[in-house]
Amino acid sequence: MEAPTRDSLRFPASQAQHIDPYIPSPSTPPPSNPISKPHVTLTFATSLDSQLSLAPGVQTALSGPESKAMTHYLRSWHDAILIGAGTAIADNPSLNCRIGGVGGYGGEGLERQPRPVIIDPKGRWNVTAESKCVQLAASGRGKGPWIVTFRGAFGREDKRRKLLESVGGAVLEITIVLATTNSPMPWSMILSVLAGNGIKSVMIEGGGTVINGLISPANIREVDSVIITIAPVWLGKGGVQVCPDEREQEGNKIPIGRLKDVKWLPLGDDVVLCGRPNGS
Ligand SMILES: NC(=O)C1=CN([C@@H]2O[C@H](COP(=O)(O)OP(=O)(O)OC[C@H]3O[C@@H](n4cnc5c(N)ncnc54)[C@H](O)[C@@H]3O)[C@@H](O)[C@H]2O)C=CC1
Ligand SMILES: Nc1nc(O)c(N)c(N[C@@H]2O[C@H](COP(=O)(O)O)[C@@H](O)[C@H]2O)n1
Repeated sequence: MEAPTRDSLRFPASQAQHIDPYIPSPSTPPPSNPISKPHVTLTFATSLDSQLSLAPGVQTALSGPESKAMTHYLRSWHDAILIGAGTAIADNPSLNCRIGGVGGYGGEGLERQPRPVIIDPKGRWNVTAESKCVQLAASGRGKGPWIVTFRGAFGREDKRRKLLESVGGAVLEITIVLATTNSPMPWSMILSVLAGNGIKSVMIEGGGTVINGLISPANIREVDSVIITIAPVWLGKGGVQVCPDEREQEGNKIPIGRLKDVKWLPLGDDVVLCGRPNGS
């Protein structure tokens, strides 16, 4: 095995043991049978005022080095890593795993590299050969991205489709009749498309629209575990906020839900909150 490259990260076993119960890891081998839904880990970094970034379309580094290494440890144990088109456009993310020993970073081939998945129903993400995740796939340091979209958003001859296929990626099309062209894709359907393509676990990173959609009363049951990095910073109004729609019962406002099996893990200046939505 080659030595890890200079940009590879480390996440010590003494810290990993606290995270392992919440993710598909060596202690919980993936199911061997076909499944209808992957294990879903919802994971993101937030400020003290519950924001993901300073403003829409802006990337904001919130995680410190220790919690960033934790995120890459999560990436090493999930089959896929999912974001919305807004994040793909704002961040030009790498979406690979840069933990030492994992494929492309001292490991063999693409072993334990997650599949990047971008939800882009209208084909907004202008993915090119310069996009970081495409470059990483082309150089064997990440898997080719999949775009999940509505049938027809990417034409047969769309050069983005050919580009993705040239680096091992794909356009996965969903055919569904929705109330309006702006209606969200049902999360159950997105997850079943991933399961149908062999994905047994997915970590969902964001951004705001994706997270708020998933933690809404209609979808929270799809989430198996939650791992949130809280950074000791206030960003101020106007950022991308994590705050789902409110929930009412018999005319009274009630909480959306509460986490169970909660663990708080200090990592550097940050604290990482692990839990499972009640009911999952
Ligand atoms: N701090 C953190 O951990 C993270 C921060 N971010 C930040 O979040 C911001 C981006 O957030 P947003 O603008 O809210 O974008 P987003 O990444 O949530 O993408 C929104 C878009 O994704 C698609 N989408 C999402 N859910 C869908 C569904 N159910 N059906 C159909 N399409 C769906 C739609 O095209 C929608 O416009 C950026 O500033 C980024 O830097 C993003 C990820 C993690
Ligand atoms: N864990 C975490 N901490 C932050 O401070 C962040 N801004 C994010 N953002 C997410 O990570 C993606 C960037 O990943 P690469 O380093 O480019 O692989 C970004 O697109 C968000 O999904 N995450």
